[in-house]
Amino acid sequence: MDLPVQTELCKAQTLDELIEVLHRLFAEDKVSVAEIQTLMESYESNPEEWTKFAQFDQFRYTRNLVDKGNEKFNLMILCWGEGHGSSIHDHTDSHCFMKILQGNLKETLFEWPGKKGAGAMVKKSERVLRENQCAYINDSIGLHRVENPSHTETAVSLHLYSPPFESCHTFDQRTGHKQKVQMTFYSQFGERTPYLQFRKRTTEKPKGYWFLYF
Ligand SMILES: N[C@@H](CS(=O)O)C(=O)O
Ligand SMILES: [Fe+2]
Repeated sequence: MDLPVQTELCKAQTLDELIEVLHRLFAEDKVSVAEIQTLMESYESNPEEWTKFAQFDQFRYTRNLVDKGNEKFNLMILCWGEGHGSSIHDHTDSHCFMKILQGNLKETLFEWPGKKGAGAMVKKSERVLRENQCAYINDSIGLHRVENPSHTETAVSLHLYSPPFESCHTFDQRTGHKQKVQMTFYSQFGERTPYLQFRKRTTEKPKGYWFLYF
């Protein structure tokens, strides 16, 4: 008898199918981190399916909202120009899945800084994530910084955060000092976020620049 294997249940052929299965899994009381990771890894990136969400900025990486996951998760596409990267940051007690859709991204893990004035942050590890790989992080694993190490190729990644969050902390690598920052979307559902709405976030919080750029 041919029994379907577990991984067979967790395959997504297209981005739409991936979103559909994610909705189904997140509708349950319990969600398995391993299952979500396997599912996201199973989707073989097809640019035709996600290019409408992939809007780049000349100077920094962009966050483009794809799906609000019935308020259980946010799914977004991040576009990294050559050499673009994030500051060291946390994930506000959420689960974070990061799948590479195009190019490579370098992820550097850091330990949480100790008490105030503890000095330079401790680097735990680094790795390069390649097309179709899916990484996972949460605050108990540590902090991270993500960079497109290439100076000739762009990179695109698909991020799922559960529960969704709108602010996080960035950390100064030399001092360990943290700062709260608001996060915003460059585009939502393929439409550029209206300028005023986008700007408002950046000017309301002069201290915490609106996102995680160097
Ligand atoms: N967590 C970051 C992206 S990354 O550098 O992991 C964000 O949501 O913008
Ligand atoms: Fe992150």
